[in-house]
This record gives sequence, C-alpha cells and structure tokens, in this order.
Amino acid sequence: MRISRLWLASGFLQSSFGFQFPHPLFERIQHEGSFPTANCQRQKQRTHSTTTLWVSELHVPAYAESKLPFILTEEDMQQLQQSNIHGGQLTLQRLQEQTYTANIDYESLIPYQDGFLLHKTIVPIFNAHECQQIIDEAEFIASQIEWTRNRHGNYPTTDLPLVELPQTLKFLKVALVQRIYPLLRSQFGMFLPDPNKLRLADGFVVKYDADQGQKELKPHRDGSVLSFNIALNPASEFEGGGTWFASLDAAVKIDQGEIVSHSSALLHGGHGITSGKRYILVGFVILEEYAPFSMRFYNQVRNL
Ligand SMILES: O=C(O)CCC(=O)C(=O)O
Ligand SMILES: [Fe+2]
Repeated sequence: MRISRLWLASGFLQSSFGFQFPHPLFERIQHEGSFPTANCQRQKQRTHSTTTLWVSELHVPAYAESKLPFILTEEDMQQLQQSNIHGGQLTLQRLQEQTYTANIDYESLIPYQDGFLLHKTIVPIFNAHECQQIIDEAEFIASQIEWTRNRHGNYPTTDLPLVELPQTLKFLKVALVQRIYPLLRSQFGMFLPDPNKLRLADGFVVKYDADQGQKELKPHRDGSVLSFNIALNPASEFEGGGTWFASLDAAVKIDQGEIVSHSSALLHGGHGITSGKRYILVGFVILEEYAPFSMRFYNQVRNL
C-alpha cells in the first residue's frame, strides 16, 4: 500500500527549511499473485491476498495530518491576492465553493458500473513552464537533501514529498482546487457519495533514471481511493515508461503536463524506462468523511 497505515514517531523529517513537519511513513500493499517480469508484463495468475487494505482517514489516522499541507489557508489566500497572480479574483470562499468545473478532454478506459476506472487527458493540465518549474525545484532540493528512497514500504519510489518543495506546494494547492479536483469529479463523480470531499493525502515527485537509480516500479495498489500522476518532462526524453495496468496488460503513456487518473485499487506499476529520465508528480487522494464507502469501493475494484 502506498499510503500509510502507520503513524510512526520516526516519520518526522527535518525539512531543508529548518522546520519540522509530521511526515507519515507510507506503505504499499503487496499485490496478489506472482510478480510479472521486470517490465510489468502480465501476471501469470491471480490469487487473493489476505492483507488488510486501509484507504480512509478513519483507518489511517495519519491522513488527518498528511492532507493538511495541501489545503489552502487564509494566509495562502492573502499571499495570492497580494501577488495578484490570479488577477485578484480569488477569494477563499470562491476556492472552497467547488465552483470550478473540468474543461479538459480525456480518454476513459476500464469500464465499471456507470463509469470508468482509468482516464488519461489528451491535453496538458499543467503547461510546459509549470512542469519545468517543478522539476527544477525538485532537483534543486534534491541537491541539498537527496531524493528519498524509503517512503513507501515494500514499493519505494525515488521521490521527494511535495512538503519539501515549497513553490510546488503553493502552486499545487491552487491547481488542486481549480484543475485537478474538478477533473477527478468529472471522471469519478458517478462513483462517489460526495465528489466535493476529495482530498490529497500524499503528493510527491518521482524520478526514474535509466542510467542510475530507479527504472521502474513493480505492480502494486495504492492505499487511497484515487491516484493520479502528471508527466513532468516530455515523453521524447525517455524510452519506455508510462503507467502499466494489469487489466490492460499495457502501459498508458502520456506527454508532458498530461494526467493519468485511476482507482487506487487497480493493480498498476511504473513501466521500466530503457533510456533517459522520467519525472512524474504523483498524488494519492482520499474521500474525507466516507470511510466505509472508501473501503467498499476499493475492495470491489480490487476484486474485479
Ligand atoms: O510510474 C508510474 O507511472 C506509476 C507510479 C505509481 O504508481 C506510484 O507512484 O504509486
Ligand atoms: Fe501507484
């Protein structure tokens, strides 16, 4: 499971900015059956794991803390209005009112009930400049504190949590409200008892590097209700890559700024790259106040 089931005191990170913040240790769930080959080819057989899956705040108290850095505060709003980067039109009330709707084209895969469990946009949700700023900040911070390699239990990624990236965090808080949550609401709203309760519980930048370090991420399920990843660098900068899904037996590929979103319970992995570097921004999203639903939805999808 890629989101924490445990809240450990040792999960406090000293940030490079001199303050401490609570940082849950995240864990990934063991997938069922045997591992596919290195490049995430089809599983030979599926057996059912007995591991308990936790995907809500009720079951994972750490989520109550880990979601907080991604929620806009009054102070954020004051700063945004002073900098006037959004034309001074933003108010906290407006941002909290769920007034935004998705205005972006996407393709849908893996039909389920009245909707689909997997989507990919066919246009960017972040522009090239925004993506590059995130990569630049991640590499700059990594030059000071190193990429982490142990945040997610059995399935670690080489990543930096967004709470370590102050500019990206500030940008993402607004982007979540204006772009990402509206998109997820339009894609998954038919499944959700209250689509306005989506909350990011963990967000991080992942780096895959064909020459050194991590090249792939083995198949797993994330410990949240919905997961997304946004491609930060152009697809022309690496070979291979994409997000592999067991039920498609294929990797879904996107270009810079585009977003893949899916039920966290789908068995998926980071398809190996054979050259270059691949950067993505990954988010794990929970549904606040709907613990029983979240668990039910997860287990239904998982057992499809
Ligand atoms: O590399 C990818 O596309 C998938 C990443 C992923 O599944 C994760 O970070 O949980
Ligand atoms: Fe994942």
